Amino acid sequence: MILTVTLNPAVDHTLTVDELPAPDTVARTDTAHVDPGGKGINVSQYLVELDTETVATGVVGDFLGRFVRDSLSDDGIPSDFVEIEGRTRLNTTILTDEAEYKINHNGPTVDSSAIDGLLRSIDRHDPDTVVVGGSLPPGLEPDAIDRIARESDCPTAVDVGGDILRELDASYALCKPNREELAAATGRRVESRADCYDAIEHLRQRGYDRVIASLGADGAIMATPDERLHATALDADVVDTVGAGDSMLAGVLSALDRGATDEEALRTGVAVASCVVSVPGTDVPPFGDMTNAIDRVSLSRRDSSSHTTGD
Ligand SMILES: Nc1ncnc2c1ncn2[C@@H]1O[C@H](COP(=O)(O)OP(=O)(O)OP(=O)(O)O)[C@@H](O)[C@H]1O
Ligand SMILES: O=P(O)(O)OC[C@@]1(O)O[C@H](CO)[C@@H](O)[C@@H]1O
Repeated sequence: MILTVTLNPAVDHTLTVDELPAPDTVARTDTAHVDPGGKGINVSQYLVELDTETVATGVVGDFLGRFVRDSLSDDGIPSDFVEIEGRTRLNTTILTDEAEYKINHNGPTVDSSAIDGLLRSIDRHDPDTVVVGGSLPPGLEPDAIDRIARESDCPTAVDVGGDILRELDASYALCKPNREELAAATGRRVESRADCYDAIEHLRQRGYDRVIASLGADGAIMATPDERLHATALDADVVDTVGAGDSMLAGVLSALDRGATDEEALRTGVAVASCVVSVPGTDVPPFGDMTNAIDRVSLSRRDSSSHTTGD
């Protein structure tokens, strides 16, 4: 079972307008979605749709926290949250014909004692893998994630910002940076694919056993102790990319949980993400039979003796 930890959950509010309002004017819309969110929670939602056993944990509070808890329960997503006094945040995405705007609140202040409650919850569920996803709320530092990794009795994966990746120092089974996070985590320029491979290798040497770098429309790279693979993204009618990375991680973890090879896991992640970019916000589309999409993901293997330029 895959247990997710979201230290800073959110209610995701997604609004669609023709264009952003001019200053001091009001835009009106008929199209608004409200979804429970935060990266770990999203991973759990996608895992359930992929028929993989999961429990979503994290820290929630007040009426927006209740919304997260109740929505997950209504959607059949098992959860076990620690309740705090502060209020779970509201994150806003505005979609126009031209662009996607996202404003994330920093979240409520969380005392480090919340981690004790989370560790008890992890212990109760006895997972095979723990996934920590998303930002840290005020009051928590990266060492809270290191503590979860060290004190959970199973491998830990992280999908956190580059500034946090840079500071973690426990051992991690997997991390999933995007291009900007790779650059922030390593302090390197990450533009070409060769830059990505270099930065990924740097992270692997820092204690991340598998690194999966999601590169938006350029697909994704997976590096393990044995191989380095690049998968191209599938063509998709993109509505927005909110949740794309989370769904890719869910696809990879779900496949690895079934005993798939790294290659199949990467293909699955990319195929799942291509479905998710075609729906608004963090809506969970029906994945159905993914075999066809998984087969269409084209993959190339990088020779371990390759130079660090070109590619
Ligand atoms: N324009 C696109 N077309 C097709 N697939 C895409 C596109 N953008 C993203 N994807 C798919 O989604 C995956 C994850 O995207 P991305 O790298 O943008 O994640 P992310 O930055 O972590 O996203 P988020 O933080 O919003 O969840 C990519 O590896 C790719 O497979
Ligand atoms: O502020 P964070 O924790 O970095 O990211 C939170 C968030 O943007 O990530 C998810 C999409 O990946 C959304 O559900 C949520 O609003």
